Amino acid sequence: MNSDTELAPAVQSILEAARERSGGEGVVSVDARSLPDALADAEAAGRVPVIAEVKPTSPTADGTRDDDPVELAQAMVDGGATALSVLTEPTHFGGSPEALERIREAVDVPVLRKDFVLDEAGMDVVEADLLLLIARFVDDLERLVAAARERGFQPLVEVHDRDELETALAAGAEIIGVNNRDLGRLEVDLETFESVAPEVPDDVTLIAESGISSPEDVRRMREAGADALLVGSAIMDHGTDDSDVTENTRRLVEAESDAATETETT
Ligand SMILES: O=P(O)(O)OC[C@@H](O)[C@@H](O)c1c[nH]c2ccccc12
Repeated sequence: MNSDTELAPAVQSILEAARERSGGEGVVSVDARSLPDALADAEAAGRVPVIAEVKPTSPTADGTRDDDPVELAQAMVDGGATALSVLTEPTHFGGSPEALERIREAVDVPVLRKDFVLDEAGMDVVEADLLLLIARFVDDLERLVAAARERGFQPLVEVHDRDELETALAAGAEIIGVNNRDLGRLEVDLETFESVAPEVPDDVTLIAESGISSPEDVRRMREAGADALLVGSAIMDHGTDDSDVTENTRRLVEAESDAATETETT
């Protein structure tokens, strides 16, 4: 692992909590729903592939949403989400493995487990279709990518710059997310994706993560090469408990349809 010193205090505290959490008992074995298949279905149906994130709160959120996570997840699928991302981190994001388990039972789309998995034991907590591995935070990415696949997970490797992209590719990652949020200052810059995307080989499934809040942002990331978009805050809308999650999802999913573009430009 790289040194923690250049990380924001909130991120250091997240990592400390992750190191203290224990792994599961036994080894998880998953029969995963394919993300590439789900993305292809969305494209065929003329929908922007949006991975909507159930994130009750976060160190940068305006508040906390206490709604039932299963209801939120269903509302996202109703709005056309192609897949879901579910935070299972309990101390800073209000997530839980139980919420993910219940959501995965309730929906048909692929579900990503969003957490700070640092070792193999950390994988054996709950079944999910995809598992996040953050390049910056793990020592032996190649081994963890293989370990995730052995369990049936599709590993999604998160990177923030070109060096991390090289590490991810060398580790055999086939699904890569570029996080627009910098973990040092916790600031978002969509140029991050734009600078890394051209270096990503075509056969990799490429996801733009964080800071996507409008149909315009969606189009900008798609033009830069995103196969899918991972969106949390703009859909959860943490400040308001009764914000319409279905509608928030739909306006991003429809960002490339003619009607959506026309309404905005007129
Ligand atoms: O809420 P946003 O800006 O739409 O971002 C979603 C997602 O990318 C973000 O929650 C995230 C990206 N990488 C992570 C790693 C752990 C926890 C959370 C994240």
